[in-house]
Amino acid sequence: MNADRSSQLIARDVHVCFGGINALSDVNLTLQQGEVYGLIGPNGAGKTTMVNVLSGFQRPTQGSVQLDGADVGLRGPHQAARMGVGRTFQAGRLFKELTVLENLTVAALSSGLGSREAKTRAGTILDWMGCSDMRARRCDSLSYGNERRIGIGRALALAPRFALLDEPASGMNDAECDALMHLIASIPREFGCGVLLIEHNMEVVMGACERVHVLDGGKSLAEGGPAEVMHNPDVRRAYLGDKAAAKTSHTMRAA
Ligand SMILES: Nc1ncnc2c1ncn2[C@@H]1O[C@H](COP(=O)(O)OP(=O)(O)OP(=O)(O)O)[C@@H](O)[C@H]1O
Repeated sequence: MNADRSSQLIARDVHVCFGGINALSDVNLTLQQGEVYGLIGPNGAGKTTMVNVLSGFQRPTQGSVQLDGADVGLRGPHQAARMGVGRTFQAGRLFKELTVLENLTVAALSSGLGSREAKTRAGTILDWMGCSDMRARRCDSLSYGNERRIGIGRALALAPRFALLDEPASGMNDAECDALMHLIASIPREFGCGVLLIEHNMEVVMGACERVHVLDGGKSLAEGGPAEVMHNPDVRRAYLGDKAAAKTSHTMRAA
């Protein structure tokens, strides 16, 4: 499938306040269908809150999210999913008692496919991910890394226009991260959707993303190509640090 760039998921002036905490303040971002867009920043910067807003799990205190001009998530995450926004979670949230194939099939069914087509789509995605040998395994038997990979498969089984991936590489070793980076980079080409990637592993971000947005303390700090952002003095000061920027193979969480 060609990487279609016709749709846009746009967050405008998004503000989220939890009690006295400003988790997000006037954040704007535009995600294009067909691109991989990184969202990075220190712990507590507001990244997961932004994904929650984009996917209808969190109503913004102010501001809006629109997909091709239509409001997203006003009626919650199911509406956002129906409109074409799929996501993963930091804590897998798979149906643990179901098999891997069943988890993807359920997602494909919820996108409106019949049971045979849903199972076929689920199998095709698992083949593409190199996870065919896991089809019959119950999800409560998966390693942490495999749980995260299957979470991506489940988000893709919805046939989303935008897939939002929340720290998919966490808990993976270097070889697994490298394989995941290539897999994520190829999602737009294979599935025609846009990808928003939250990730602390800068090697994965640099290798997979066309553009990167940096949050710090709930505010936008920078946006641009990965190399440009990496060399931005404000970003280095707030998040990367000189030492960490020089050693991109280390996760930023560790730095
Ligand atoms: N449901 C909530 N209630 C109160 N405060 C919250 C809630 N969710 C997030 N926060 C606060 O909002 C801020 C942003 O949190 P968020 O989880 O979005 O950051 P993050 O960049 O995703 O961090 P991490 O990299 O650690 O996952 C933090 O100060 C956090 O404590």
